[in-house]
Amino acid sequence: MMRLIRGRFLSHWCSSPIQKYRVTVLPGHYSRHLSVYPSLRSKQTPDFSSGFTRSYDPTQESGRGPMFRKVNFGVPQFYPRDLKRRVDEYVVGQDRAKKTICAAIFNHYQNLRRRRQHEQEDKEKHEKLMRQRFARDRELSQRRWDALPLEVHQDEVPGQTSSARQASELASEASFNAPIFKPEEPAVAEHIKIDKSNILVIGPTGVGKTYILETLSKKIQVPLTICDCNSLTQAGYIGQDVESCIERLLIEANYDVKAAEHGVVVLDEFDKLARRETATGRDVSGEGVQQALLKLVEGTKVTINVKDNRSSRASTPIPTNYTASGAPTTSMPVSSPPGKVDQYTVDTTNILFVFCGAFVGLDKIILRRVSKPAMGFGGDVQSRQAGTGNNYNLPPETYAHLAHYSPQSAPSFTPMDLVVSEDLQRFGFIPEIIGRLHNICALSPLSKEDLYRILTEPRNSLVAQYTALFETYPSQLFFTEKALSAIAERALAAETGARGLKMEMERVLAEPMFDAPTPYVLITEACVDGHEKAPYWGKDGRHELIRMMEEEQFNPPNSEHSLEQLGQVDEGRG
Ligand SMILES: Nc1ncnc2c1ncn2[C@@H]1O[C@H](COP(=O)(O)OP(=O)(O)OP(=O)(O)O)[C@@H](O)[C@H]1O
Repeated sequence: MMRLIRGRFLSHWCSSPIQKYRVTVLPGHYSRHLSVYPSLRSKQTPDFSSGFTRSYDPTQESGRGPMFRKVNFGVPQFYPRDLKRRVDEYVVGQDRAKKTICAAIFNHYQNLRRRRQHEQEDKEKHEKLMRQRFARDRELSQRRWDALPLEVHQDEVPGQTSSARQASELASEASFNAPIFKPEEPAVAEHIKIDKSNILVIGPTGVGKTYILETLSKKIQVPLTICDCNSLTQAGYIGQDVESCIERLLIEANYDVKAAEHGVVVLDEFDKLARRETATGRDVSGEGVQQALLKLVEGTKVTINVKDNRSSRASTPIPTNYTASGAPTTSMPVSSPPGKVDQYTVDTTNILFVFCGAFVGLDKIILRRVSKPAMGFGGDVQSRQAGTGNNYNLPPETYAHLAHYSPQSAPSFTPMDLVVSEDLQRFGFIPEIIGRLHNICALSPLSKEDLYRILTEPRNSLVAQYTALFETYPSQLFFTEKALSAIAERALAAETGARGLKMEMERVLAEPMFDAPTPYVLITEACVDGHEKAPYWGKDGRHELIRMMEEEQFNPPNSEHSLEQLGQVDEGRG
């Protein structure tokens, strides 16, 4: 009696998964099943692809480890402006690049959403067709049975071959008379296929090319991997093959092949693949890699072998997927005993490729092209005093035909914005790979104001980072506004973008870090310039600190370290 109650309770509680996935839950065995699929307890998991919650699907459980499980890959419910707003919290400036990248990533995932919808529709149509066929078969057998004379019904005892033969004769006659079955709709409809749009991101070093993508990857919850092109070589040579970036994407997707097939691969330092003259005449880490990338970017099937040493893997049932037409998919790992190799096949057709690079020297190639005398402003090209890695100014009207141009945004445009495929060919790229870069966006060098903002504004700003670090000593770290301005100025002169800020901070804070713990530390302009040592005080040095801050007119608006706050912090601690 007790077992019966448990069994009834379970079939009601887990009705959805049982019906959908034919999970047989026998009375008395439910606890074992629930430990295999613990999420059955919660019944539903969020599904970003539809915007609704969906039933837990055990067949999607293709990951390799509980610590590295991501089932929620899907389309974000964000429009490009929402994505940009998120990126704005971390990345300062670069508005045009942010807009282009956010819109491109959004479009990529709208396509993914569309494809998933179509797959779902195809699946439903296929199921409908199967149901109709099943109903037809059942009806036919019923008709055959009804067509038999009454004595055959009564004689229907196993072993009576005469009546069985008679029945089959009658059945074939009945099936001959049956109406011909026609499916209402074709099993799989034709859909318009929207091709992906790969992106090329150009900009001087340390201006946020990779940082924008890293920040986006956290928001979109899709597998995104950043690979360094420096280590890539042509197949057969020492170094990594281009397929290694797909392997990394697969790892990022927790070995979920379907998720990886819609992921994003960022190829950083792409400019290092430019053609070079070599003594042997073979450029295996430049043009050779470009050639190898062609198929990968266009769409090919990459086979990845993964050695599996886990013993539990052998006992875990591997789910089988089928396409709408009923054929098994090739993208499932081949089952193997522990210690053997799992094989994954990833189709790269729908993987979005983002190429990033500083392209040092490309601006000169562009300038040489645009400043021909026929263009009328050859003489106007000036050397730029302030700016990192990109030292030329062109008249604002040169950029007037570009997207996102406005007279207010004109100063942020650089010759890199004028890049065309001809320039990239001159730089050392083959036309075939350039043809696969559909979207080119340039980042501008960071100005002194941008660098100052990077120090203080983003969520993870350097000032916030070092203040938090000093609090662990424990020490309270303060900067005057002029000191921050001096740090930004020195970083600008270093021409290494925002990376220069970190270098400056380390230099300025080296001594206070060594002398820790000191209750109050103040960084002044003279400290940054190297004229004075950073002053620090003991617990009773608060008034001296405030006096010195006032001397340097420290009180940046909205600063976390304003005088009022200093008072609050001290009151709180006291
Ligand atoms: N616009 C920015 N806003 C905030 N922080 C930035 C910005 N640009 C760069 N940074 C900081 O500088 C670091 C380096 O930036 P990033 O990795 O994006 O450089 P990059 O443009 O890809 O340069 P490289 O071509 O040398 O790789 C980031 O981790 C970030 O902390």
